[in-house]
Amino acid sequence: MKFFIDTANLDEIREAEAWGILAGVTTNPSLYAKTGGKLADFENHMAKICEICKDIPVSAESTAETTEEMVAEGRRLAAIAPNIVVKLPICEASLPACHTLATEGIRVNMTLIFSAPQALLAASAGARYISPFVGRFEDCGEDGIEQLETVVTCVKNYEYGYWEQEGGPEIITASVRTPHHVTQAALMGADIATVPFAALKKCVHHPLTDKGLASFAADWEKVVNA
Ligand SMILES: O=C[C@H](O)COP(=O)(O)O
Repeated sequence: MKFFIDTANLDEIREAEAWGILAGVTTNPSLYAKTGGKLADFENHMAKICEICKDIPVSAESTAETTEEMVAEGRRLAAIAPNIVVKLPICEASLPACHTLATEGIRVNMTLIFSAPQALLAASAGARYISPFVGRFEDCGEDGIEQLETVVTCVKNYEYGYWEQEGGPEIITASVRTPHHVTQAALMGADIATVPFAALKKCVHHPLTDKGLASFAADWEKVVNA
């Protein structure tokens, strides 16, 4: 499974990139708002992310509401850098926008996916990536992992004729909150997990690893002082 980072914070992206594990970046309007960024700086900020992550996909989300505006914004975003992926929320307006952008060779990440039919529609419209949300489903008392597994199974049953030559459409496990979400996504063969930096750090650590490190260091101190 590939790790993406779910953030627009440049320091977090730089640090995760330095770990050598990063296969992509996803952002959304809320994550950009968290950086304190202004509307006029949005495209420049996305360009900075693409500068840090030159060879991996960087999702920049459209906030347009009509198909025409989504296509226009999608083209503008895609022109920022070759690795930009246009993120569109699943809705009636975004399906034709996704289809148009896909036929122009522009990659779309269809987001806010909460059901298998939504995912199948996104794939049929030419989405390169499909992002089912796990955590937000669980916030409503639903089984986010079961929903993710249904999406993975349904989407992988078919070919869609757009991105198969580069392994698409790929499923991005989104709204990830815990290392357990990552394990569950990998167990079912989800292609990608996009993980916020705090949760990514939790994936590195384990209490027994930390305990083991402390005891090795203490024992090595004895060797040094012997
Ligand atoms: O945009 C996609 C994010 O993965 C959503 O994550 P969140 O539910 O933690 O805001």
